[in-house]
Amino acid sequence: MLLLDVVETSAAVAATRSRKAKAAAIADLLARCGRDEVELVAAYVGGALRQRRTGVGWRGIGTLPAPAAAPSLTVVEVDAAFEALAALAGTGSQAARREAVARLFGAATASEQAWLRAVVTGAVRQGALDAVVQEAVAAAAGVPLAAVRRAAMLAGSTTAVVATAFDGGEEALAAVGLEVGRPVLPMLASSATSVAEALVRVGATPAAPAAVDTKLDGIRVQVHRDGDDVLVVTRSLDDITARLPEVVAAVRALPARRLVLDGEVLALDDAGRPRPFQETASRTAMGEGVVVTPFFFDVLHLDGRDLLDAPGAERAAELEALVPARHRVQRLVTADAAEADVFVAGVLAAGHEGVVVKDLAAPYAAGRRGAAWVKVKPVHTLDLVVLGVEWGSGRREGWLSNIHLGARDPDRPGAPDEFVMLGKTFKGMTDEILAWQTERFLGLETAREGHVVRVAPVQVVEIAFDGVQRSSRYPGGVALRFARVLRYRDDKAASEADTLATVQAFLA
Ligand SMILES: Nc1ncnc2c1ncn2[C@@H]1O[C@H](COP(=O)(O)OP(=O)(O)OP(=O)(O)O)[C@@H](O)[C@H]1O
Repeated sequence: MLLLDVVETSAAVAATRSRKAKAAAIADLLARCGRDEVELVAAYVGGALRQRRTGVGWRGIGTLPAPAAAPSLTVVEVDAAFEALAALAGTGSQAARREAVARLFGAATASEQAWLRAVVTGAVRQGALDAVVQEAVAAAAGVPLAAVRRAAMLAGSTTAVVATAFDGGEEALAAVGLEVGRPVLPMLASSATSVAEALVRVGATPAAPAAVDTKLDGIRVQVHRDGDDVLVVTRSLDDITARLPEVVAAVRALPARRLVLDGEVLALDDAGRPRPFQETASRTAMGEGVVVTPFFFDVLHLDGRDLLDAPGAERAAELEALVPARHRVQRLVTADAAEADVFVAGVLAAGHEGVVVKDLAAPYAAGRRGAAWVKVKPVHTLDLVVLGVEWGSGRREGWLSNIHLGARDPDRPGAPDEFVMLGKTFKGMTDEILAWQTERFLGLETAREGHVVRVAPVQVVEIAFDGVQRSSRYPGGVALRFARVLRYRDDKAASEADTLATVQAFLA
């Protein structure tokens, strides 16, 4: 199959607002593929490469060779080119890399070049499309959508189960299970405004109490151990094993040889209080000697036994027997709101974010934001998408500084994929953040208007704010008071950002 077929289908998918039409276009494309191409094409049409890292950044594709006049590149050739680039990435051979990039882009037509540039910089919108690709795979392979979804969550991605769906059908999809060493999508939490409400939502009663977990503001980690091999991945399943030797050591010290754990890593100060998130997140800080500690709150596999479908109470008992208290998240089991409130006060006083209330009868729902886990945070933050950024002045001359913040607006009739601007902020940015965002946003640039650089709406930023007020300045009719940057969220797709409705709810 030609890359152009994928590019044209991607354009058709972007041009229609109808989810049905999008899925039909992708299903048609998949039906036209060879069996050895379906996996690749499903990844490409979803805006992703098969290679997690290619070593090609926006700098490498700043100036491109002239486009080819006629299309000739096949998807298999493109994949081979990225595979070769990924292999070069570690070797530091700049010239070889430049040459390989020039060869690939030189063989691409103008529209193919634009598409390649967008996937390489991550500027193609992902996430929202993933669900549509799953629908398309189900339709083209003639299997139930639910079977595709379940297998994708356990295999860590839709792409990973496409060939299974086409070759083995429903039965093969049903046989996809948890595998030690292959990350599963993590279970997510819904949210409530009080612990009492959360306890009701998970159905806690004195006979069937719920778990009230300390909510740590660190980095989500999923750990796989197979003998001496340990793999540590983030919420978005990126491999961060090499950055977390402390976690590897702690896991190797556990008595089980094969296991999968879910938890959070956190940097602590000498008094055992959590340090600011930036220090947990920053690779440099870790290099400079900040020690991070893993805290686990779930176990999904233990020495040959899959625990995904076991009730929370059983998983908790296994976790307690396996992991020493110093590496476990603190938990209270109760159905009593007053008792839970006292626990929450202690958690907040210790410098943590809040709690996650969990239904102890529920299984581990990989990849889903179910009702079984409910988070309660007294301090609210929003995950917004950067729509544009302005060149700084004075001390910030030469840096991209003031960012334009947008919320998703899936309810807007006629334009469900649009983002609505809520305001701007240049507060809360460290020099490190300024340097990082200048490079990042130049790579996402789509247009320039005076001192404003417009960017593809893909980068999620977590924003703290003091309140929401009505405002006619922006199209959403609301503006944020004292918005400030807490951190960039590379583990979240724009499709997971907060919605205008969520922001408007703060008006009350
Ligand atoms: N004890 C815990 N149990 C479950 N999750 C926890 C716990 N402590 C911290 N977390 C973290 O809390 C996250 C959910 O809360 P929050 O909304 O603050 O984070 P988020 O990443 O912005 O949202 P989400 O992950 O729900 O999309 C989980 O993804 C996990 O990383």
